[in-house]
Amino acid sequence: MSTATVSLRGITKRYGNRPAVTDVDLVLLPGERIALVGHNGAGKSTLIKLMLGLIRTSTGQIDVLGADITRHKASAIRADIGYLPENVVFPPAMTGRELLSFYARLKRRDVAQNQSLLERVGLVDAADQRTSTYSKGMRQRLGLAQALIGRPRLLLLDEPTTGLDPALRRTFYDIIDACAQDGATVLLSSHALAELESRSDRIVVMNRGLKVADGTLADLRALARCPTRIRADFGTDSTLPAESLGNRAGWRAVGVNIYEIACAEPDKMALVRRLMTLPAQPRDIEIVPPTLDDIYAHFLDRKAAE
Ligand SMILES: Nc1ncnc2c1ncn2[C@@H]1O[C@H](COP(=O)(O)OP(=O)(O)OP(=O)(O)O)[C@@H](O)[C@H]1O
Repeated sequence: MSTATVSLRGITKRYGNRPAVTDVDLVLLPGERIALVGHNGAGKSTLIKLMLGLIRTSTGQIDVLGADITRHKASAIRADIGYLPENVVFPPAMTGRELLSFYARLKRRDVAQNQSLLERVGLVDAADQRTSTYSKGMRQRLGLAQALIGRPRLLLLDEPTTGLDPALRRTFYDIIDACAQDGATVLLSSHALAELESRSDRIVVMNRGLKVADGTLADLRALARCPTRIRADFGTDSTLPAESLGNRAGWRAVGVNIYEIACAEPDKMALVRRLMTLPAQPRDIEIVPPTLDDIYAHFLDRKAAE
């Protein structure tokens, strides 16, 4: 069994009387890519700051990399953590290379490694320019390089891909995947749910300070029982008799001779088989499983209803 990189037990954090995070249990393992999702103010950044030892819990215990971060010297543990804050601000007069050297010295790491980090994030050509001349994407790349100093065993990335173009997002995720394959635990908070589907091993949903879901996408799909959509396209030259599709009960026209139905996952194949026995056969069938957005909405709605 692997030893947890992070273990949160009964964590509550209040600011004054207002809880930001309430009674959260969470265990993160080596090599896992965890997506931490939730609306604005759900408590994502608070959880990340608690793991970094930047703020203290009101109650509960946090072990990070084998030590209780509230009791041990947080700065010693932080040398093994890579952190990319939500809003990265760099001293404008420093160059990218100078900035990485500064952080490497803070973390007591070999400055010579920085060249390969600059190469990894594609910033070699701009390394000797001041950060004030950097675009948003370049600043995020420098922020990621900074977080990767010293091959951290835990990477905490707070909304790292916000505002990045699709190509740069892919690069980001490729680097993150490589870190996880290398055994690092990667926790990434985001609002960009769709892109996280294939890029995370586990999804933790926060809502108003409460952890409302935690599992693989398949786990959450099974729990949420969100419907799968089946879309059948009968082509413009075929005529579809009214009695086909069971008099179209439950089917919705979404185009010329294109119909869609929402069904429970276990009923999916029976429906597809029935479609294939119709006199007017569809020329195309599309099966759309629930997206992370659908599942996320389900967990938030359920909590609101309680
Ligand atoms: N320093 C602070 N003082 C008082 N309240 C705070 C402080 N930091 C956060 N909060 C409150 O705690 C709650 C959780 O905030 P947090 O920043 O953790 O949410 P988040 O999920 O990261 O949101 P976002 O997606 O907007 O970044 C919010 O209600 C916020 O107003």
